[in-house]
Amino acid sequence: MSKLILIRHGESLWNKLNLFTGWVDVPLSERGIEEALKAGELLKEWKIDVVFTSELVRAIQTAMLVMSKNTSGVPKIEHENGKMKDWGIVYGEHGKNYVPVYKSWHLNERYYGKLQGFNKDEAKKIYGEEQVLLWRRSYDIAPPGGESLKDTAERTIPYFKEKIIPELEKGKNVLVSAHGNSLRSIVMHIEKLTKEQVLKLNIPTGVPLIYEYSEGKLERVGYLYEWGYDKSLHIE
Ligand SMILES: O=C(O)[C@H](O)COP(=O)(O)O
Repeated sequence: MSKLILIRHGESLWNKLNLFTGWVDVPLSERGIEEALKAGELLKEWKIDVVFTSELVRAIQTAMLVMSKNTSGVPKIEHENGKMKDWGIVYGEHGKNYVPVYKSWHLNERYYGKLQGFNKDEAKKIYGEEQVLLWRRSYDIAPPGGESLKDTAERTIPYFKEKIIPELEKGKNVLVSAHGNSLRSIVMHIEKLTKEQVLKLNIPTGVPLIYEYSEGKLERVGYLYEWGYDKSLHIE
């Protein structure tokens, strides 16, 4: 039985400032680094065969900090094109002894459009709590000039089906390091959540969410904490 480990990046410098971030490429805060290292500690002994991250540095940092604690092998970013691909080839025996890391914009955070850079509380004052909640948590209402969760799913789900599921089918344990809303779209798909349920789905930063894959099905094990599993998604 293979395992799917989903992780939302640790707190970023803009999460800390309470700013809409989306595709703005800001790194982890010190607390975010600690969260990622803590997750790595919990997953230390787990065999991780392949890693997928978004193209944004906060998710890449999180994946790398988790892997820095892991005993499965050295993570190596597999660049797709040109010299980054050709000149990154390893010729010695260590050419086989690594954990491949694939980066893709398909896993990037929801594009927050005109809200990027705005303070979330300021936005509530200007547009009202209800409107801001709809932009942030609804399924098909897009923030101004940005992506709804439905739009986000149109790029995350094909990638999930075409790149991530085949690795699970091969019996590999997969780590996916991504974002609040790109992961909400993936969890919505896996769990077949309704629009009403996804409105309440919030994924905490830096906490591994574990699924087991067998015979084409993904079963939730739960969020992994030091004390054990929280089996609930807390959407009721
Ligand atoms: O892009 C952002 O601002 C955050 O990563 C997620 O935003 P949210 O809390 O509105 O889902």
